[in-house]
Amino acid sequence: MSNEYDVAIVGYGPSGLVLASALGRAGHKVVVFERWPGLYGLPRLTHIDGETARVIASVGDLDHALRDALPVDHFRFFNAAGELLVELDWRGTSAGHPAHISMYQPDIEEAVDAGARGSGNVEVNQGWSVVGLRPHEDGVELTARPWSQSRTGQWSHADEERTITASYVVGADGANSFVRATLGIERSDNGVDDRWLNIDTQQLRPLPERFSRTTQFCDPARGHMFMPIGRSRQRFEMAVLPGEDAAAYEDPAFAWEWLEKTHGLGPEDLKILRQVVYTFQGRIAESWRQGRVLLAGDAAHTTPPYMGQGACSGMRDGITLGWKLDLVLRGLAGDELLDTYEAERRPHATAITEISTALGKVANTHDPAEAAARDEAFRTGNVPPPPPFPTIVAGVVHHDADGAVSPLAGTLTPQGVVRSGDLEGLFDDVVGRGFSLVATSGLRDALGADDLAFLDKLGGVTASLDEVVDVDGTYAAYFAEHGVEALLGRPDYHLFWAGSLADLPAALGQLRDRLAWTVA
Ligand SMILES: O=C(O)CCc1cccc(O)c1
Repeated sequence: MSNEYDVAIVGYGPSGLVLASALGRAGHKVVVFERWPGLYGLPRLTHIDGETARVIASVGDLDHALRDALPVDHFRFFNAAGELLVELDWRGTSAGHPAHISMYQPDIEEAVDAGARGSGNVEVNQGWSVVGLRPHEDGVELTARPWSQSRTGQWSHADEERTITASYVVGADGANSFVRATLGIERSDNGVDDRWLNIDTQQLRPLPERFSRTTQFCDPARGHMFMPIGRSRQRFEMAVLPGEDAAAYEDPAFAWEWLEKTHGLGPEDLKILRQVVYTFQGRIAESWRQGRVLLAGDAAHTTPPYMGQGACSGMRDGITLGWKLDLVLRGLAGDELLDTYEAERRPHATAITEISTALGKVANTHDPAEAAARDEAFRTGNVPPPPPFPTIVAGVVHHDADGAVSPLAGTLTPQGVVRSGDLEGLFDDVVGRGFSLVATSGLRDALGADDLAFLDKLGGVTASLDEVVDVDGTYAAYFAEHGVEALLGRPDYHLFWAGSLADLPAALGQLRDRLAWTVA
């Protein structure tokens, strides 16, 4: 069967957008079906990390994406008496960008959408809902119908129908994924079921400085929080307690009364953009791939929001699937490479969900006695420190002879400012993107003809620090800190390997094996 498209993506939120742009820019023919008639246009997600900014820069115009963004320093959790319980330190930089960024989601979606459409290879069908999915041995058939709103506000399918075929389908169609349901894939559920009212607002005049700090108030009577949404918008949230009717919380009169009473803010300060009750859940799909169909974003994992990783995890799925599908579609890697997607991404997303769930327990303790015990535990330091942020622990990461993931493999690759010829800027902009091999010096002498041919086919970039100037010393510092001479990064900015130049040929050999490389 010859398929009309290389990849069909169902859903055009953060993960579908990144995947569409990555594949379109790599020259693959992509079709997108998205139920809603346009980009979402409102800020569901408000935070990204430096790694995600680096991902966005690879698939769209980062300046547009972050045109109203703001670095954030801390996320602080206070108890009802105003004592600090938890402080997440969000200072510093990561991957060449501020480590934590408060952003306006529509700016990011516009930037990545323009990147996808600008590739000339992505057909975006908005206002089309997928109603049928039939996997075959060589491809997948998808049927979609226009999805529109009547004058009375009812959404429904038109009778018109369109059926297409694609070599692969990715269901990035949200928590209630049609694709996941059609495949019969169940989700684990860690039992979180907390409802919070989100009030997203536009600032009409500058707000007091405290509102620019992401702050959670863990009052058992009713938790609440505020956080900036970039520079000119502001989110307020409050817990909807078990048994309460959510509808009352979605009434604008309620929001104004609460904003006035709690924060002294009124319609002269703010305009309400969105007021909706959300249910936070920790649910992970039990399988992320069934043959030629894969799941990404909320279709694969939903997490409580307390690490601000909703957009980051979804975009991580998109960029990871992007390079893996690219190699498989180009015939350079075997189809089994796609199995490593779940092997890598599922433990990572699960770890984020577990940490977020633990933070959520601090914010969602409604019983006063439990809250008092919680406060005492924090006061006396009787609380384990939060686990470190996850890395990739399986799949396409270098393993030692004993079968364990090698030191540094699966962590983030650094990004510094470099100069090559007249060009100076972040590594990705100056040297390029894709697999990246960076070495102290003498890189060319360390590589044989086979290695060079492999890197060339892989579409990787190389930088030897005797040729490319390490302007801000990022790479020299990294090599010195870790006692290595070279690093090999993946297109999703996770490290495959770091070590000595002498070990580089063997590391490249292992990369070929782990990619299921098909070229002799
Ligand atoms: O951007 C996100 O993923 C959600 C923002 C967020 C962060 C922390 C708590 C919260 O209720 C929302």
